This record gives sequence, structure tokens and C-alpha cells, in this order.
Amino acid sequence: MEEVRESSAWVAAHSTHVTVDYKGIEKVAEAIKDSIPKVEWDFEGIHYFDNGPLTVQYLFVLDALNFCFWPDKDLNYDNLAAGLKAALENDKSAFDADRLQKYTGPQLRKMLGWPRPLPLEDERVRLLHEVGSELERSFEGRASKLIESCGKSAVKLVELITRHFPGFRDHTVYKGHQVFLYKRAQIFAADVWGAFKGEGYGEFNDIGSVTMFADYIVPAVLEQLGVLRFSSSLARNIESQSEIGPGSEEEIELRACSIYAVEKIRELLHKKSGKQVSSVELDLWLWSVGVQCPSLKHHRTLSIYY
Ligand SMILES: Nc1nc2c(c(CN[C@H]3C=C[C@H](O)[C@@H]3O)cn2[C@@H]2O[C@H](COP(=O)(O)O)[C@@H](O)[C@H]2O)c(=O)[nH]1
Repeated sequence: MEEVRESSAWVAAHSTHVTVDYKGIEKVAEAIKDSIPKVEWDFEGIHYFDNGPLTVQYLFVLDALNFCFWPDKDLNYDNLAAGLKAALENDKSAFDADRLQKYTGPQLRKMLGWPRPLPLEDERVRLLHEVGSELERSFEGRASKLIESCGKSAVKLVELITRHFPGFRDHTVYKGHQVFLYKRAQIFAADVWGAFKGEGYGEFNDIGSVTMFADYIVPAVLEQLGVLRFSSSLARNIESQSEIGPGSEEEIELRACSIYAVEKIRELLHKKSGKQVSSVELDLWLWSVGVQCPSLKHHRTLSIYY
């Protein structure tokens, strides 16, 4: 994930609308250095888990659809995770590769128990079809085969996913430079690691290489903590819940500066306490803080990537 780390650092160094505040980083590192907050994966108790390959299939489908819930004010990530879990418990073949290629919007909605069209529903359906057809073509229909092909390396897993599944290619161009963010591909590796508690399918020797997942919750939490500062026009747009265009400088800075800032918090924690904390662990803590704060205002971008 060197390309994610390096290109995010480049954005942070050339940023116009978002500033990484080193005093904020120092404050956060100081506050948590003696007792680093540990949040259990699936602290919400909403994910499917059977300790086998079907769990991997579930997580891959989940992360193929893990984006843009906010346009429907009642919809959130929990609805997706719990809805897919219920669908699988009801029908163990629901996520077979041939079935994934055939779902329609209304069927997906029904599967999730959602009473109206999902945000970006056509894109969700297209991505589901893409996952089904490429799994069938190259991985015997099984997401677990992806894991078996990557030699316990999360870096290789992300490379493999982004090579085979165009929908996971979360990259963009900022001030003429290619920037890699790879949110859904990386969160899939982290979800497998978290669900299987670092063992079996979840054993990755390089999980520390994964960066935080640049979504719309963690940037808002980092701003609250004084780690990120926004220009007054960006702060106004977030406050008034105006949409921020995908690929705009503001949007890329929000995401890339979050990745850079979490890497800096991690480095400082290591310096202060000698402890090696992964960005995945820091991310889960920051994200859980954000989703438990209903008044948190986040940026709004229509995107299939997060
Ligand atoms: N950075 C980061 N972003 C994350 C997650 C997760 C869920 N991870 C699961 C893994 C284990 C845990 O137990 C979690 O359940 C979702 N998201 C993002 O949040 C947004 C949804 O927000 P709202 O509309 O309020 O539900 C959306 O962009 C979604 O993609 C995470 O962990 N980190």
C-alpha cells in the first residue's frame, strides 16, 4: 500500500482546503499513548460469521456494496451488513457467483429488506454483477480463492482485487498526480482479518501495511479531534450539507489528508510508547466514535468508492 501512503502524503503537502494540524496529532497521541482504545471488530454484532469460506464470500459482497448510504437519511452501513446476513441465513446460495450476476435493483432492495430504491442502486447492481462474473471467470466462483491466492499478504490481496475488479479501483487525479485511496479493497482485507481474528483466512503477515479507510465518517471525526482543519468555504459546505463533487480538490484532500494524518498518529504513538499500532485498529476506533455521534456532520459526495 506504499502507493496509497505516498500519494496521500503528496496531497497533504499540496493541500489547499484541508490542513493536517500537528498539534492535534500530538494531542491525540498523548491522550491515547498509555491505553490505546481497542474496538472489537463487529462490536455492533451485525455481521455474518461461520468461520468458513461463506463468510469470505459474504464480506466480499458486503464490501462491493459498502458505499454511499447518506442520501437516504434512514439507511446506514448496519442495514447493509445485517440485511446481507439475514439474506444469507435464509438462503445459503444467495451469494453464489451465478446468482450474483442476476440480481435486479428491486431484488437487491428486497434482499436487504429496504422499502424504497437504494442510493445509487443501478451502480450497486452493476458492481454485484461484476463481482459474480469475475469470481466465476477467474476464482472458481469463490472469494475465498482470492485469499488463497495471495500468500497471507494483504498488500497482494489489494493488488489482486484492484487488478480483477474495476469497481474497486478507487483512484483519482489531483493537481496532475495520480492518487490511490483503495478504500473498499483495503477494508475487505481488514474485515477478513478482523472477522477471523487474524487466523485462518484472516492471517496476513503485513496487515500493518493497510492504511485507514478513507470514508466520510473518519475525516469528520479527525476534524472534531483537531487533527484536520478545513477552509471556511469547505467547513460551510459540510455544515450546510451541500454536495461536494467526486474528484474535486476538496473531496480528495478530505480523504488523502485523513490517510496521512492517521499514519502520522501511528508514527507518533510508536515514538512515544514503543507500541506498534496498526492503522486498521486506529481506523476502527475513530470510525466507531463517529458512528456513535449522531450529530456529526460529514461531507457528502456521490461516490461508489466509499
Ligand atoms: N473508515 C471506516 N469506514 C467504514 C467502516 C465501516 C464498517 N466497518 C465494519 C468492520 C468492523 C466493524 O465492526 C464495522 O462494522 C463502514 N465504513 C464507512 O462508513 C460510512 C457509513 O457510515 P453511515 O452512513 O453512518 O453508516 C461509509 O462510507 C462506509 O463505507 C470502518 O470500519 N472504517
